[in-house]
Amino acid sequence: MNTFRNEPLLELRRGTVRDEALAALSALDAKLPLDVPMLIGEDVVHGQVFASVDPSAPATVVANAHAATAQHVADAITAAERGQRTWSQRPASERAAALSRAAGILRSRRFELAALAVREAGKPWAEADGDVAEAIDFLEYYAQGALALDGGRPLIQMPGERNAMRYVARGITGVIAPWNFPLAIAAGMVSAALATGNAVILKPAEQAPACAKAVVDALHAGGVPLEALSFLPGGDEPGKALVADPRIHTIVFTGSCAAGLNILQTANTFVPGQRHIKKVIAEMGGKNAVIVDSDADLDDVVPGLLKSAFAFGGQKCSAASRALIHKAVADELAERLAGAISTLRVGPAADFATDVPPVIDIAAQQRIQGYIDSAKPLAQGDSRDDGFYVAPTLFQGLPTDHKVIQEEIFGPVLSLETVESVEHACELVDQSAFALTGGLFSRSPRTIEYVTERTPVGNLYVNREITGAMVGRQPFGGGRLSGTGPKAGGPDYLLQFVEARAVSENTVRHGLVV
Ligand SMILES: NC(=O)c1ccc[n+]([C@@H]2O[C@H](COP(=O)([O-])OP(=O)(O)OC[C@H]3O[C@@H](n4cnc5c(N)ncnc54)[C@H](O)[C@@H]3O)[C@@H](O)[C@H]2O)c1
Ligand SMILES: N[C@@H](CCC=O)C(=O)O
Repeated sequence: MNTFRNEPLLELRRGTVRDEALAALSALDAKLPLDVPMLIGEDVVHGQVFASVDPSAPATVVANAHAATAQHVADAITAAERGQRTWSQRPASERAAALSRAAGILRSRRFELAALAVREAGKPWAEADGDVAEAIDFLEYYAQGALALDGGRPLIQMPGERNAMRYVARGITGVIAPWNFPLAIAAGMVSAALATGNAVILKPAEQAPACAKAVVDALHAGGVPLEALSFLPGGDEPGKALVADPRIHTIVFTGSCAAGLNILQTANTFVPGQRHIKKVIAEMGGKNAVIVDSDADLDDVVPGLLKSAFAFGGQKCSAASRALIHKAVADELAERLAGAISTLRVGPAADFATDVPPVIDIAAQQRIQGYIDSAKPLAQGDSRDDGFYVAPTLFQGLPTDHKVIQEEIFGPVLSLETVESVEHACELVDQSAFALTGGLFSRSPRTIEYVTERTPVGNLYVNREITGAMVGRQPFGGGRLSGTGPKAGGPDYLLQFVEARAVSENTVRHGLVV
């Protein structure tokens, strides 16, 4: 029986909860910088060190991580060959129990891990806590899902014949994670592979290795054997080596479209010695639009759009970056949003009052600023110069082919476009190469049905913000160039990590057929 329930979020408005959060932050600060070595099978391995820094105070080094080379990748895959043999033989119930114990460990370290995400990924408290809660959800949800999958699927039975189908692990799995959900997305991809009996090598994002290491530590402490889960911090060099190795069966990637396409190309290139076709599970970027119809309640639209576009500085693949507004309400909504953007509090992630934190690093800051400088804003919020800050920015009326309209910016930038009708808005959405999330504000059931039919996005949200998919409730992920569509946190996700084997037995004795 499925007993999964989403992990409740912390009540961050309560003084006692805030006190506990700040105490966790002080305790963490006293330990900085953290040391984040590689874990290769049974070995703790050191290498050349690189730093992750606090985006709100870049002089603060959060972690010194040890960078994996191509040789470390090869060593980790050799360890995973052993891990694959033992872990895949463990009963599904044992694997699920290990994941569930790891979830319990994350639960018990709730504040400490949220504090780490505040410092290392620049996530404001509510976002950081959501990241911890989602990591717990993924572990519990996939643990239960793997148990359900273990029974196989019913097949048609005929007299004299017994048919069965069961699922087996695909093989060694390379997980390549992004920095923006450094706990949840790493935990989700790793735990899905482990739950289904695959040995895993995790290559976290270079901006947030300490968060990913905390997930790995919890899984080991929960009972996942060391050789079944290795950990290789570093940039794209170890990532590329992982993808290219012929011994890898599955690559699970979440990140940008460019990196995803490169991974797909490498994985599809046959390497001598390879005895299987590699599978790539890719969740990539978006260019997400919210349609606002003439009958929309603008009192809902304004906070819904602000949250969708500017929470966590727009650094979610699900974030809104286009608003397609019916001409009847375009001027009023533009005026209200232009006023509202100046009320957003831009500040350090650790400040409970912050709406818009800094972006992750100087490269992101410069890239986003490049987009902002390419056109004249309608309105901008505040900025600061003591971190990687970018002023939240609104554009209006840019030509459809402008790069601000077409490309994923992954920052606090929202473009307003006036449309003739909802049909016109749907055409614009359909012209995009991305199809991740989308939104609609409308009070008309017929319009809601029409947009549901016509928009190609993987996750459509109606009369609400378009971020914050919950495990088990909004299976997440898109199509087109947004990804291969496995739907993380959904009932089909684990099928990506297994192969089906069918056995058909003749139950009538030979020679005695009557
Ligand atoms: N669809 C989703 O569920 C989802 C979720 C989170 C983030 N994202 C996307 O991720 C991007 C932001 O994250 P990011 O900046 O960490 O992305 P990124 O593509 O720069 O990096 C992601 C990971 O891939 C590694 N990598 C980069 N190039 C590689 C290559 N050629 N081969 C192997 N590994 C490689 C990086 O080191 C990192 O670990 C945005 O585009 C965002 O939309 C998508
Ligand atoms: N699953 C997250 C987005 C993950 C990408 O950054 C959401 O639904 O907001």
